[in-house]
Amino acid sequence: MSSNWEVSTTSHKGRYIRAKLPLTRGTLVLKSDPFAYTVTNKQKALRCSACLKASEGLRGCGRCKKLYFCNSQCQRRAWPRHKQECKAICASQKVALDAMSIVCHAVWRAAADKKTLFDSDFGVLQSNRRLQSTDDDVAQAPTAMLIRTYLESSGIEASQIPSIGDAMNALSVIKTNSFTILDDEMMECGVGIYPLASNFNHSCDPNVVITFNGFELQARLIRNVHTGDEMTISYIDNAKPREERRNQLRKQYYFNCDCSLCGDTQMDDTHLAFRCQQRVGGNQCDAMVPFDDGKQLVGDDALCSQGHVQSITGDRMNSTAQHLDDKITEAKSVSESDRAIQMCDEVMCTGRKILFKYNTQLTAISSATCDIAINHGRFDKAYDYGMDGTRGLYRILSDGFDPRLGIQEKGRGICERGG
Ligand SMILES: C[S@@+](CC[C@H](N)C(=O)[O-])C[C@H]1O[C@@H](n2cnc3c(N)ncnc32)[C@H](O)[C@@H]1O
Repeated sequence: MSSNWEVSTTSHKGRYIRAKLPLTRGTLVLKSDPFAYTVTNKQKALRCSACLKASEGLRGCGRCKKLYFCNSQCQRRAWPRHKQECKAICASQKVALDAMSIVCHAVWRAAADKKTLFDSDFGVLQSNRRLQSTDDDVAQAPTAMLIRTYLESSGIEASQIPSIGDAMNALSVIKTNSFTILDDEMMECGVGIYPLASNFNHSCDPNVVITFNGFELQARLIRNVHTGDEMTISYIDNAKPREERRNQLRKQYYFNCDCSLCGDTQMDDTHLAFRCQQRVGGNQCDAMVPFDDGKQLVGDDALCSQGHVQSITGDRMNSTAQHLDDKITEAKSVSESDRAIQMCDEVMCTGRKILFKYNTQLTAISSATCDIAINHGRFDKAYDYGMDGTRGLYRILSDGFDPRLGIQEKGRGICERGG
């Protein structure tokens, strides 16, 4: 697979991956097991710590009793990477939080290879610590100290335990390079370090997507590439509006994105646009009322892309749209099915009326109401709500080759079958 591509460097972006020959979309360009990985803290009681699969019949580790496994086979397979963790958990009676856990797993993995952390494959990964604010650096110090205590109680040699400074560097490496491991439904289940895949740079309009089979990372092309083309992935949710994406990239990865999507303000208009409020031939016009200069205000005389004058102000549209998120939060906590569905109906009715079909928020409320309806066993409603997601934004991102679209289509299939 790596004969298809090579790692190269530029002064602007550092290392990057480029195609050595023309490749077609769908090509699996990289398959990789993690250097280190961990189940997320939120999921640790629901999933096997070895294979990351969710299961109802999990068995707790007989010693630490805090992590779970599918069966004795998974437990045996996990033992080489769980044994030090098990000692540390027994000593502290706590499972480490995600960032700390992945650093510790990386140290144990390096130790198993008879190396220190920064002499191992982990050591080649980019750290952005020097770009971190002093506040961020100071905030990391207590975790770095806890990492040392945890590692000391895990029984590895003192020479393999990183200093406080190195533990802080390791936390910065994690911030820039860790991958969130997703299951088949794209639910977060783990965090992993995959040094080869860390050579992918970011684009909000990528040509590669990452998916997981258990903890194995798979990178596939979603567009054709020519010889020499850079292969990129999206580090963030690229369905978010431009400013939100760019802020997250600056905060977590310390760069200003100059990808084609960030340069395309028209696309951003569609992410944030409202729907025309005029009726044409008995139906509501489908055209977009564009995002206005970052203020999301459309005046009384703003026009839709078909030239219709708008009668509702942008302020009113905006406050109605904000109210939809509160309604969803409320609907999630309602246990009575008819009431929850009634609330979802109201949210979708208003959302469809005021939000343009490619608006990020319409995609989000469509997914959320679909999930709520599935939880209440109302597959007819879930199908109806989910339609807006599948017709919407994910269709135009990544030329329609977006894994989220696949998940939505699968959900629609399940709803059609009635569960
Ligand atoms: C996971 S690393 C990617 C590989 C990295 N270029 C290297 O040399 O190791 C993430 C870092 O790469 C750089 N990077 C990734 N995508 C970029 C982009 N589109 N523009 C500028 N820098 C980027 C940033 O410094 C970011 O923090």
